[in-house]
Amino acid sequence: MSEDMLLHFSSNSSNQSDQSLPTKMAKLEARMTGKPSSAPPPQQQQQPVLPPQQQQQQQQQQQPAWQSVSSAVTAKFGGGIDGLAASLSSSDSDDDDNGGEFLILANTQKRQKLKEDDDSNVFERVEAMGDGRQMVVENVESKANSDLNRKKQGRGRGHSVSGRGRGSRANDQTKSQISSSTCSPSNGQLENSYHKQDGKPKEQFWSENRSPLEEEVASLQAKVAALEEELRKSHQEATDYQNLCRQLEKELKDLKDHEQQMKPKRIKIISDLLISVSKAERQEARMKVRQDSLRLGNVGVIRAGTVISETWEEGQVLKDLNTHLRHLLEAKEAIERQRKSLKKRQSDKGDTVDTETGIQEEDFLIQDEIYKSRIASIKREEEVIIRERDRYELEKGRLIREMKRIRDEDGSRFNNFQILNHRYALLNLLGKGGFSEVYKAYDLVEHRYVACKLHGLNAQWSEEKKQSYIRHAIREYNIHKTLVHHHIVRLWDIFEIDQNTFCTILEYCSGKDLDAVLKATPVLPEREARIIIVQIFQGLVYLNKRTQKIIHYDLKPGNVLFDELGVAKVTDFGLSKIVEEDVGSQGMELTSQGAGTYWYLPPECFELSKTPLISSKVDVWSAGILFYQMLFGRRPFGHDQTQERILREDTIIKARKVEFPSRPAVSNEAKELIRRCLTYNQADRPDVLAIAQDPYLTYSKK
Ligand SMILES: Nc1ncnc2c1ncn2[C@@H]1O[C@H](COP(=O)(O)OP(=O)(O)OP(=O)(O)O)[C@@H](O)[C@H]1O
Repeated sequence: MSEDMLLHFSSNSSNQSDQSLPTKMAKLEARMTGKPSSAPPPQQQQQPVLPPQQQQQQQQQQQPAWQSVSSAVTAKFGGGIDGLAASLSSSDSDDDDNGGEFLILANTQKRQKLKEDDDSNVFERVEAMGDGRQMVVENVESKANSDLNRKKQGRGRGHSVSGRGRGSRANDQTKSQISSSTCSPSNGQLENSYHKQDGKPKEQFWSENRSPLEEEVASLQAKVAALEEELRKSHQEATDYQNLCRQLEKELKDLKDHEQQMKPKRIKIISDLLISVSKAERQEARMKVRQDSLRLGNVGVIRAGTVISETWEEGQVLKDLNTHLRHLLEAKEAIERQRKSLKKRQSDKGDTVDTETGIQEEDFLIQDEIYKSRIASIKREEEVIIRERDRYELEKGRLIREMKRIRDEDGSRFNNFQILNHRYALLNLLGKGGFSEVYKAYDLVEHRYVACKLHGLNAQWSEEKKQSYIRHAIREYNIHKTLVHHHIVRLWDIFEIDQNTFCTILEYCSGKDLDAVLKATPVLPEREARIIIVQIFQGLVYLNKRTQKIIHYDLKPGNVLFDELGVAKVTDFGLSKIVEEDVGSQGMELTSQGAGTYWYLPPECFELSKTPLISSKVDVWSAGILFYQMLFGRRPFGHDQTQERILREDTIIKARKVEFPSRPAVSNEAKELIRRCLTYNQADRPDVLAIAQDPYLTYSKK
């Protein structure tokens, strides 16, 4: 394009020299830019060379829409017709990086060329055109600016790029129309000038002498038109988007309304399904209990006068086993009797042959050997039967617990599948503690199973006792709710049900608790026991690394639960203590002496002469007892004693040294850990963080 223009200028400049040419050029440029005609000579107009970064920035700002012309103009000369003139000359060069200096130079050369051109008519025409085109360029600039603003607003939308493409295509398409439509000069001066000069019809003149500059201007106008079209389309698009947006908003609202309407229905369907499953489970549980009762036994009623009491009646399997054992015992006793009489006869006869029976000495020996062998065989049989009976006894224990659970469930006022707090669908009873019932439940909001612990205040309690219980439960909740650890049961929620009942929502642990595990299999392999105690210690370490340290104080098998993957979790913070920051190294005062389960509490908790000081070392002792029990099937101190007897006989106060049975075989490392945990003197016993470093617990080699 600029080459054309250069040609145009050159062709019109027949080598005549005219001294006024530079002045005219300056005038022309001044008019086109709207500057005063006393424009400085070309070398003074030289713009400062912008650093490449600034140039690029400028280019980026000016880039869209009228890129082909304006980018060159504005980027290199800051816009205006000065820039246009410069671009005419600069575009001779393909190298955009030459910068303003080179372009100004080129411009100067061109002017030099023009200097030699003496055809003043041409300049008049150009001048006239310049006047007219200045308006067009201004128009282009203002359109381009508005386009630029629009692009800025809609930046990032892909269609701005394609818009540019469309613009240049439109440019090509409209080029042919331009001369007749957009280039039809409104500027009478321009029209007259052409008319006067050539004396030809206007259309002919336009078609024959259409200058490249005019074509350029026409092309720009076409671009402007294309941009305007694009703008119009964008407006249309924006309106369409707004409409679409409104439509989507409405659809969303409808969906939400629908969702709101469907919610109760969905909840109803889910809870109905859960109820059907739970009912089936209840039925199955009761059927199993009935079947097992036949084998293992049942609760019978004994009436003694007016007193009715319950008693356990053995089931058929246990009856048969006992009968079998009795028969074996009888057989054993009969053989023993025979043996005795044989021995007697042997001693009576001395060395002679038994005259009555004719039995020789050797015969006595053989007969005795037969009896001995038979007795040994009966004993072996007895052992098998006893093992079998023990297994059935364990089954019987599980059956009795299940019977109790079913009885508690049947007697519970929450057994009718209520939905608590509008979100917890109560299912089946998991178990009943001292003051609470724990139900499996389904959280209809979070869509997960939870354990609902229903704390019932006894209506017969005094108001003071009720208040104390509530205070206690709130304290437990406040401690427990802040605990978030893999080996601590989560506490999710708490709410009141009625004046005498409130509920805590706990993470549901679908596995058994450790108490149930140990009742089913009293001795665990060391490997299994070890990983359980490791997890318990990890939970305890968490409790002791918090800013507000916590002593659990009630670690026992019933307070260790397992989830469906067998992960052990510590629960029940009902007796736990917050260790105040200012507590001394000896520990804090034990204010609830007498609470807890005595088999698992350390000697300092039984101190009567002064208020005991306790620390996390209480939990270390309890964990040691737990580990011992898992390995040996019994507790090390007072295993067969009742709580009351432990207290009466000072069993734990006397528990100075732990003894290990010879069987089952247990590693020395395990025994050493137990010894450390059960260190009698509290001051010498390691605390939770210290014992947690034991290589046995960290699985590291010593
Ligand atoms: N989060 C839980 N997930 C699954 N089962 C649980 C959960 N919490 C408690 N249970 C079960 O519910 C039953 C009753 O628990 P609860 O804590 O009330 O009894 P407890 O510890 O025997 O009594 P107490 O706390 O009064 O000494 C137990 O069998 C226990 O295993």
